[in-house]
Amino acid sequence: MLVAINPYQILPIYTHREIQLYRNKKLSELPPHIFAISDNAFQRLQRLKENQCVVISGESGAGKTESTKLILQYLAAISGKHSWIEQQIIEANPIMEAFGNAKTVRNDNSSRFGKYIDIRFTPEGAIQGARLQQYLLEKSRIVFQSREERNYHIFYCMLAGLSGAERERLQLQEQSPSQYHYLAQGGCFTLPGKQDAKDFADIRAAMKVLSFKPDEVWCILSLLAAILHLGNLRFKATEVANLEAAEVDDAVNLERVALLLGLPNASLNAALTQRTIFVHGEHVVTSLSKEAVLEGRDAFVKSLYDGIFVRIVRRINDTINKQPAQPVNSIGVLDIFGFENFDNNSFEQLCINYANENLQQFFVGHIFKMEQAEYQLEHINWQHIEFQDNQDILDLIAMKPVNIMSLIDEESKFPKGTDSTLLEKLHVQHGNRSIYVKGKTTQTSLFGIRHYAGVVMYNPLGFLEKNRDSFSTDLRSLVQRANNKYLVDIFPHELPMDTAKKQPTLCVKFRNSLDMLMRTLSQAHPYFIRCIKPNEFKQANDFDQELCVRQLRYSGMMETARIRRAGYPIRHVYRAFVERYRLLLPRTPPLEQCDCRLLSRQICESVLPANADRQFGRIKLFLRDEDDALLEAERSRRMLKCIVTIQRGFRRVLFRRYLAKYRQAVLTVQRHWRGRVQRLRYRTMQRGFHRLGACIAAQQLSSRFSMIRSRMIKLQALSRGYLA
Ligand SMILES: Nc1ncnc2c1ncn2[C@@H]1O[C@H](COP(=O)(O)OP(=O)(O)OP(=O)(O)O)[C@@H](O)[C@H]1O
Repeated sequence: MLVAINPYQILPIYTHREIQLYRNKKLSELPPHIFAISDNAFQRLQRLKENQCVVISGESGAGKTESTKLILQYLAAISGKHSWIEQQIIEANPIMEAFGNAKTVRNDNSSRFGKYIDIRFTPEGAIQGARLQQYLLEKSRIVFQSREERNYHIFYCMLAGLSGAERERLQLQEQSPSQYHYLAQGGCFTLPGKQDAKDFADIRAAMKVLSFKPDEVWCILSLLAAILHLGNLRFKATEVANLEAAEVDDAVNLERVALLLGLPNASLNAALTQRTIFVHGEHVVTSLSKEAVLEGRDAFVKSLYDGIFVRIVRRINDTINKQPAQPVNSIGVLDIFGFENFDNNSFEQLCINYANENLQQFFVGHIFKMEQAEYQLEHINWQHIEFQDNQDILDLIAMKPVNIMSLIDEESKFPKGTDSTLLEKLHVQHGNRSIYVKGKTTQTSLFGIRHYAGVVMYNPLGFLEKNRDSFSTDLRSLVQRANNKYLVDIFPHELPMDTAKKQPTLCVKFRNSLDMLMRTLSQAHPYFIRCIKPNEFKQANDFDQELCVRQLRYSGMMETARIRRAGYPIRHVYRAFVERYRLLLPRTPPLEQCDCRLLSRQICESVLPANADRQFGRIKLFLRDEDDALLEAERSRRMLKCIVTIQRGFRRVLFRRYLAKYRQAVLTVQRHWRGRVQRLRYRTMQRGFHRLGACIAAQQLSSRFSMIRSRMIKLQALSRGYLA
């Protein structure tokens, strides 16, 4: 587990030097660092061939997204192939951030969705592919922003970065975001240090890298432009047969929207202002009030943008999620919204906090429950550590029968269900439970939950509508016939009008995706990164102690520190331990004949200090981090010694072989020389010894040969000496 405090400044600690420094190190060898966690996960993946996951949590602005990027940067660097797929995975990030991040009061680049990115590695350790999963994009932001907040970055980037001709085609004559209702409500248009036009060029380049086709990109831009024009569309309240009604009071924008969505003007007009209901087997058309029309338009826009986002993620996955030829292991990184408690908490906060309860349970389960259960099972000496188990909160929200989510679901489907009937039912069902809080006299319309991180009061207003997660069936069936192919793809299932209610609710969809995530996490070896926000003002060198302690407390860090100090993070099955460390003893019998428990004890006694804290369980040995580091260091030292000895012996053998060959060569040369001398002598004798000159010449030659011969003999002797 790593506690990472956001420095709110660029520190020179993420360079190539640090990547090299933390490569192949043990966790406790160097000061804590996000690269140490990343490297350890990678080492485990390679050594044990098991999946790893890193769960990053913390409040908005605490540094989760930056931490995720640093992990990806490290993994890409050490996998070291600089392959195209690596580039594609990295380039997915600017696209996701453009469509899913926005400026909030807490964070100028706040991720308004959760994400899990699973990076797969080949057995050799190269990145093979990746898969992205997104959770619960904040939809309300598309139609409304609070003061000092912005809509999703992509809108501002698009307006700043499109060419004049492109803006003309999209009918975005106004370049300033202040001219678009959906972008203007927060009163914030530019951000210090952010260059929207440049970012737009980067987003387009990234889309190219991820194989988005030009017409696909154009369809997306057309839909974004249509959203902006829809936001500007004006309606007028009227009356039809003494009933409230509304009509479009803005032919220009209606035409723009119709053109960009590829729909006939008149049909769009009707679908926006009327509703067809199914009564006694007949379709009846009714007019909508202006208020209902605006609500219907916003609901459509929210679903449309969410659909674009989902489709972009799917498109990215089509490119980066290459099916491996053989089973491979992965490292997953979860960057998910932290716990939320605002002045007004709605359905989104309930979902987000439920996700955090799940992660807390995963954490508690891993750190406390499983660990202490194992100590018990192994019969080691252990003083039980108390911890806060949040299982009953999970039960209340979504696990046990008649839980809060199932009540919301039931009420959403019930035709007469309203937010206040929901509140009544919640009170009746759970009112007497200690973790459920009824609003006090000033908050009678609220209900609360005692979460692991504190009490949160929820306002049920709008819960049912948000949970239904749908928009007008008239609009839905109309867009099915649109000319914009991308739009048709976003809403693929043409549901008959009377079955629209059967669409899964948001509760169901969110729970399903969360269940899947928890299953994936539970099959991997986890690491936890707790991001801490140092102050509320995004300031460097400003450490608000109270704020930090609060974050540490509710994330269970105090209990974690206690269990980490008292517990045994390293455990080995005896046989595996002996296999790894037997070389630390001078002589050991073959593994099959060993009493592995006894031998493990002997190894520990010979290497670790006498007072080292270790425990011998039934089948496992339990060690502290520092003792494990000692064992590893000693093992590395012995291995190095062995390698040097082997190398020396090997060199000697090589030298012998070399000398033997050399000797052979000398003998061959000698043999040839001797033959030649004999032949020369013989020929000289043949030509007549009586010729004195010839005789002298022969003698000179002979003495030269003798000299060469004696040198050869000396060489031979030398080589014999070496051999000896
Ligand atoms: N390690 C870091 N080094 C330098 N600055 C950082 C670091 N981590 C975070 N920051 C700064 O803090 C800002 C917020 O961080 P980040 O977006 O990662 O928060 P978050 O926890 O993902 O928030 P949210 O939940 O709102 O998405 C960043 O834009 C950056 O300016």
